Amino acid sequence: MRQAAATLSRLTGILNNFQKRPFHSNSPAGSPAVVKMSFNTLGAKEALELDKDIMSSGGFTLDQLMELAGLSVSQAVYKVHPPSKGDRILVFCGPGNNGGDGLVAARHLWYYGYKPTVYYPKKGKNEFYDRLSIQLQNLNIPFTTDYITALTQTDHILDAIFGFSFSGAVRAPFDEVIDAITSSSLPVTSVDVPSSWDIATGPPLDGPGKNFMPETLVSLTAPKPLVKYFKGRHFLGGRFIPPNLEEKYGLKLKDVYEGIDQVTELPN
Ligand SMILES: NC(=O)C1=CN([C@@H]2O[C@H](COP(=O)(O)OP(=O)(O)OC[C@H]3O[C@@H](n4cnc5c(N)ncnc54)[C@H](OP(=O)(O)O)[C@@H]3O)[C@@H](O)[C@H]2O)[C@H](O)CC1
Ligand SMILES: [K+]
Repeated sequence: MRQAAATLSRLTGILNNFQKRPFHSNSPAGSPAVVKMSFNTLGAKEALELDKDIMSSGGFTLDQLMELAGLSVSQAVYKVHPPSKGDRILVFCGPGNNGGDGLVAARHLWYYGYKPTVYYPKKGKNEFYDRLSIQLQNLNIPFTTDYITALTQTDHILDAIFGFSFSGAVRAPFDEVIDAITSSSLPVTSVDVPSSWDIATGPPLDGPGKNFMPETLVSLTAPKPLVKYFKGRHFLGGRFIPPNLEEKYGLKLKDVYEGIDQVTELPN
């Protein structure tokens, strides 16, 4: 009883903390518009600025933030798909920091008892991507180039291909990768944004990503505007924003997380 009251009070807190802005979902013409709650979101520019602030005035390094982001993602995966429900996870990593979050998550998932396989076709330029890759190799986590076969040998997928710096139409090789992930119908957890979705306008109207709807999304730091098009389970992670930056970006996240959790599930 006490736990139910605490949960209710926490959810009320979340709703009060975030801006309440009703909007109409993209329901077909003629059908009743679904009014959903939306949260205070960060556009691509603001998210990038916040990242810079955390690293300058906040005193963090990028690999520290990436470690915490990847840890959050691994916890969300565990909550939705514990290894007892299938321990094989195929981790798709892109060339930017979103891909780095995926590499970190793969390491944590291995320690939780999963069997990750990594597809990482275009390595990021920063030297810490090399270090993250070595950490995975030391755990004998396989890197594959044959994602088509790997998709037939996995229970679920972690999408760490693109984050908030994605723009335009998906370029090779990721166009075919997104199509293959979508066609597989496997459950997908997306890191920060569903890869191929525009940060503001969501899924593309045509081409790769048109029918891509991950089962789970882990928004990092704050949801991005595209969440209004997302229909699955939605988590928030990235528990590292100091109060002065929470205030600057209107985030008020202090009471959102519970106990030692690095993620919290948001009402959708
Ligand atoms: N604040 C936090 O919580 C933290 C978030 N993190 C994660 O970082 C990403 C943002 O990382 P960033 O490196 O800025 O960008 P992306 O990972 O989104 O990748 C950008 C690269 O993707 C390529 N790209 C962009 N558009 C396309 C396209 N249309 N087709 C193909 N490829 C594309 C491009 O690479 P090129 O080599 O092709 O130029 C971009 O460089 C954020 O979302 C979080 O997941 C951090 O971990 C820190 C903490
Ligand atoms: K992603």
